[in-house]
Amino acid sequence: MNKEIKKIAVLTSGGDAPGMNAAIRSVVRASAYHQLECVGVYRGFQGMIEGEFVDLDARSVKNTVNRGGTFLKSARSKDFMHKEGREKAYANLKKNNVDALVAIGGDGTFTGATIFGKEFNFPVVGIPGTIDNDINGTDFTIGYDTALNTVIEAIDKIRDTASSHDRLFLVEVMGRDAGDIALNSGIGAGAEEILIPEEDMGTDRLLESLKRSRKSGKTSSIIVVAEGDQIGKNIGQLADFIQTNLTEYEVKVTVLGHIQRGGSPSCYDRVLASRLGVGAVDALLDGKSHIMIGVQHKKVVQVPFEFAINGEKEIDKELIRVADIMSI
Ligand SMILES: Nc1ncnc2c1ncn2[C@@H]1O[C@H](COP(=O)(O)OP(=O)(O)O)[C@@H](O)[C@H]1O
Ligand SMILES: O=P(O)(O)OC[C@H]1O[C@](O)(COP(=O)(O)O)[C@@H](O)[C@@H]1O
Ligand SMILES: [Mg+2]
Repeated sequence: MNKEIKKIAVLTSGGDAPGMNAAIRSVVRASAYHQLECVGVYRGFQGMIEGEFVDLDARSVKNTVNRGGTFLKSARSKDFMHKEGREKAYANLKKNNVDALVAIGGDGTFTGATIFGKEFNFPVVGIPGTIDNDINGTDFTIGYDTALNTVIEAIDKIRDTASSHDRLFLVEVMGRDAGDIALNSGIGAGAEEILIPEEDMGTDRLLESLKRSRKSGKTSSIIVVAEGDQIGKNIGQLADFIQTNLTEYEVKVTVLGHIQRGGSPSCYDRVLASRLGVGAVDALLDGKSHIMIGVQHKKVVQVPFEFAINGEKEIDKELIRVADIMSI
């Protein structure tokens, strides 16, 4: 056990995700379990720079496991991208006698945490919290499962009206550079086509496929489009393009947007967050740093930040095949 660690700071950074509160709660309670002090930092790295800290004990995180968002708030901090900002942040950690940091966020957060940890030789452990599921070395990120359930609930409703009016709906889902939300929600909601950033289907193939669907007797269709898809058109342009080329369809667009980031976390996300928080405190006490705590094949694992950020997370080809077969 690392006796030098007596006080741990925890923060949430980047896009918020359902289950972040459960992860904070877990870090706080695991710290209390090991008789360590715990302090929360408001608004991610920006709050570290501005010295916005709050003492957190085991009871202070009651009624948080079920709440969406993050009570510590989140931010995207430009100041942390510069050395002067990070120096201020380090000075505030020292002033508050903090010995180690747990950063809950996505790839950007881990990039900042790596730079900071190395610059000041400061122990940092990450917990993957993002709806995008775009972190290498963990099968799931906190918030992803909840977001998927939110998306399929929404698409089920769109399907009702799509089929009543025989319409073609383009539904845009989140995932800046990652198709996990689109691919999995598309299969779960029975989409005809799924457009993801990892694969460029091309507009000609899309039109051909939609024509085939029509011929096979489909009267309404749902196309799930990841916001970062590579087809080279935004969702409005894509809708116009399909409408112009396939006049037999009546095309509508729904952008699901930030509803995907809200809501009470699913049981899966709450359990995942609880496990990863305990794993983060265990790792720090074990003298580990510059690692992310993730889950692989149901087991909690430790993954170097470099791998989590830079490793190529490939889209699951088997899922693409299943999606193709389901939309015959
Ligand atoms: N290269 C970097 N150097 C320092 N800080 C960074 C760097 N990249 C990201 N960060 C910090 O991490 C924050 C969160 O990253 P962002 O990409 O917005 O979200 P996420 O962590 O969810 O991917 C950024 O606002 C910034 O403060
Ligand atoms: O809330 P914002 O700033 O509009 O960001 C939207 C982005 O955040 C996400 O929801 C989550 O991304 P991060 O976890 O990398 O922040 C993306 O899917 C989406 O592109
Ligand atoms: Mg990110």
